[in-house]
Amino acid sequence: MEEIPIKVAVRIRPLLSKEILHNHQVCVRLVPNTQQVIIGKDRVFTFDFVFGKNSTQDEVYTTCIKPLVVSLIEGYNATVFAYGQTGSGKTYTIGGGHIASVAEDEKGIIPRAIQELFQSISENHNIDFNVKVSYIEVYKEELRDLLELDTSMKDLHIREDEKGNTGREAYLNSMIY
Ligand SMILES: Nc1ncnc2c1ncn2[C@@H]1O[C@H](COP(=O)(O)OP(=O)(O)OP(=O)(O)O)[C@@H](O)[C@H]1O
Repeated sequence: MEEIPIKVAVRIRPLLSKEILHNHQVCVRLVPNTQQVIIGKDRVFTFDFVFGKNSTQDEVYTTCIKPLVVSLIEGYNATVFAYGQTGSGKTYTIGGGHIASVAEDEKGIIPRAIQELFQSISENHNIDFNVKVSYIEVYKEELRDLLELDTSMKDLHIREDEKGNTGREAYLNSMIY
């Protein structure tokens, strides 16, 4: 069977203190030794990876993301996309908090991937690497450049170039990243 290039991981986060205080109940659980979760009494869903409420940032990174960083260094493209309702743990998992205020083992995907990428670059003296970063918030159909906050939202567009690469185009400087 042909391998599908998209993998879906689901992570269950623990109840927060305020949720415990309000007597919220856990409604989703893992099926031991499978990649399945049960929602409610009997609705079973299967994913490529499942992580329970006690899963660590390291476990998530090592299982799902590290292989992508290795492929990236070999020249492949990779995208990691966090999806879920508000408060479900996207920012926590992806590691979007202020890096200085997060303990080493609490660091999420972004700081771990960047660390690994630059480690690899420093070990590969005979390869030329070119690293570019863009950091864009998409909220209610509007884009905001988080690295250039005074850029007008109206000046930002997502475009595809002739090679099919998607990037942020700023009319201000007409560069495609
Ligand atoms: N795996 C986890 N272990 C412990 N706490 C977690 C975990 N995932 C999320 N949390 C906590 O749950 C709360 C909500 O998480 P987070 O802010 O990451 O959600 P979000 O999906 O980014 O929400 P929003 O879409 O509203 O920005 C935070 O207080 C976060 O620290």
